[in-house]
Amino acid sequence: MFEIDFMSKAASELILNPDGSIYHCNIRPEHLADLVITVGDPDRVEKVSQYFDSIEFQTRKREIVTHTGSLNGKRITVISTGMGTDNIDIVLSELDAVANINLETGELNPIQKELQFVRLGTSGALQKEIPVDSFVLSSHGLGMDGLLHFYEDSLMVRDLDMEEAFYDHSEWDDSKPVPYVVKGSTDLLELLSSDQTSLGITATACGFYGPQGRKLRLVPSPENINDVLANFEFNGHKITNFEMETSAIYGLSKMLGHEALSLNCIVANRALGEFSKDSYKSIDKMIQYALEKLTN
Ligand SMILES: O=P(O)(O)O[C@H]1O[C@H](CO)[C@@H](O)[C@H]1O
Ligand SMILES: O=c1cc[nH]c(=O)[nH]1
Repeated sequence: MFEIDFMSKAASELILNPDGSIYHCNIRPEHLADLVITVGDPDRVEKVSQYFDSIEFQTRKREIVTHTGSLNGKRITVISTGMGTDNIDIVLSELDAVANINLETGELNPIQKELQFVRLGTSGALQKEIPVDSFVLSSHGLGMDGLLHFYEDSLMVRDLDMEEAFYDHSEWDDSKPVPYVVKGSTDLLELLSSDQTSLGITATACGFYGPQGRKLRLVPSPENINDVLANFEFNGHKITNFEMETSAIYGLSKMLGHEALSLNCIVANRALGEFSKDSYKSIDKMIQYALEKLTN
């Protein structure tokens, strides 16, 4: 892994609340489990923690809701990130700081913790064959959001060969952020895969409408982005679905030495123009599926 240069931090850099908790997430080290489930929707946090045997800690600030508890003897933190990779930058950076920096001195802890991040999200499928209400695991995140380019180590975690192939295939417009690709955790992938999941590259967009090819009043550019993504293939990998967080979770986790994997419930099929008739029921099935795999 890479050397991360953590010096003592200025009060404007590592920001703490009066109770010693970290600025946005509102948590102290004793509140964070090594297994972290991230969800976009703050209301989804209790949909996950309702299945815990016990809940030891709860907090909320803005859209970031956190519950920590245990299930089948396994300690888990579930946290909402809100929508988009800008929020992922905040949540992942702060959780890593809580795990690996002494918040009182600002110095790196002598032993670095490796966290496991599992995103339980919702997503739109690009191919007709991926039905609504099914579950897709993300082998890779393809970021069209630009976040990773603001970190010096990003080149070391990116799949540059796949990026180049996608850049050429898409005839990428250079006025947009350069797409980046990061692979997810193979260990978590093995743990969460079954005949109930399919696998694909997940495209992470910087918006829900234009960046995902949706047209209400404004025309997206390029107008055919969904076809461009759906038709890409590299070493047997296809881009299967759209959402708004995975690429940044994968990139930041890998640079910081953590494991990460996304499991998404398909609520929309963009090729067929369909939306799930009961997405909450399918999301609940995904939550129960993931908790069973992660704690048994
Ligand atoms: O359901 P969540 O986890 O929020 O995920 C998806 O849903 C939101 C858009 O509706 C975006 O955050 C997207 O990534
Ligand atoms: O189409 C979809 C569905 C859920 N979330 C997204 O970002 N896109």
